[in-house]
Amino acid sequence: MALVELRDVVKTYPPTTRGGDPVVAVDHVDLDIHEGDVFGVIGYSGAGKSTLVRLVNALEPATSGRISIAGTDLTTLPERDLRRERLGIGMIFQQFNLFSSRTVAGNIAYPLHVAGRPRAEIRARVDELLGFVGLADKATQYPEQLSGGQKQRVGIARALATAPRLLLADEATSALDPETTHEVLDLLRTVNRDLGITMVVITHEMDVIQNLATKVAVMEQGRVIEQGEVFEVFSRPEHPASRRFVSTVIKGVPSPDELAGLRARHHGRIVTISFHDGGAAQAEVFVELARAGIAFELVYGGVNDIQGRAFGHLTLSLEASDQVIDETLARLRERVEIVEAA
Ligand SMILES: Nc1ncnc2c1ncn2[C@@H]1O[C@H](COP(=O)(O)OP(=O)(O)OP(=O)(O)O)[C@@H](O)[C@H]1O
Repeated sequence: MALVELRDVVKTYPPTTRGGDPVVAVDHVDLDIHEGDVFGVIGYSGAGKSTLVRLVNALEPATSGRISIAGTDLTTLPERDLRRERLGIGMIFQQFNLFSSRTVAGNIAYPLHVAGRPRAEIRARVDELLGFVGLADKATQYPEQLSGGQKQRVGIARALATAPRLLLADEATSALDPETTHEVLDLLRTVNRDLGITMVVITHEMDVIQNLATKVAVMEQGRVIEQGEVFEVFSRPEHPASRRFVSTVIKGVPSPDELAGLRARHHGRIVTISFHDGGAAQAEVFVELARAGIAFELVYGGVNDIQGRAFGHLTLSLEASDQVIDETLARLRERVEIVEAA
């Protein structure tokens, strides 16, 4: 059984203009998030990612469908029981959402006070968490005295205070510079691996998916249009919309503007070849092109590394007769994916 199960979940909001249509923020979504997963949710702004997380956190009720966590259906629980369920879910935010009037220790202690834990237990737990996130020397400081990365560490410690099974992160590194992002991602990886906490990570940043997520779902207009292992979805996106999204974040695929530039500068036929895992196929392609007498020039390309597995795209300008190129591409298409620029 999945830790988090969404079945046919819909969330609509009232129309934003008089006489307008309701806004369908989440549209018939099915998801299974298993214990130990770091489940990335990606998509353009307005795709419904944040709404989805608010539903999982039971901060808002779904319009229809079923959301269950460890077998408990949130959609039928009374508010009193929902409060208990929320203690099992930690949440971190883009803008950290710390209390500026409380010290670092006070922020981390807050959910434990709300849960009514004894003072001695709270003190011991806060000390433990301060050590875990590397801020043991900052206990008495206030958020404004901290850097962005340190603030997010406090946010993570606070989210972990009640020992949740599930941690939800909504654009948790989007306000941080690249170096700090990597430090926070390292910490989140430790949270997942060493504490065994399942995570749902909403992001528009490739870095986060590449370095942290194990599974990924792509959302568009409220729907999950594609989901699976990160490597599979990023190296072979199937849905046209996820291809579009993936091509904006991975290296090596020319944008429509770049393609227009390539076409203007090169006389040959422009093709983009996709390679997965390893260089053998690349060498075969070059040998085959040369053997067919096709003159080729590498005009664009890049290689992506996702958790130790590589995939890449090379764009070539090919010059030979159309017939020779067509026959050669047909042979190569049995082994690699080739897209020709229109
Ligand atoms: N409280 C609300 N009332 C009305 N419409 C809302 C509300 N919250 C979200 N929406 C609408 O639902 C849709 C999905 O929004 P949501 O914030 O979930 O998307 P998102 O993918 O998280 O985008 P972003 O990355 O910009 O946060 C949008 O059309 C948004 O305008």
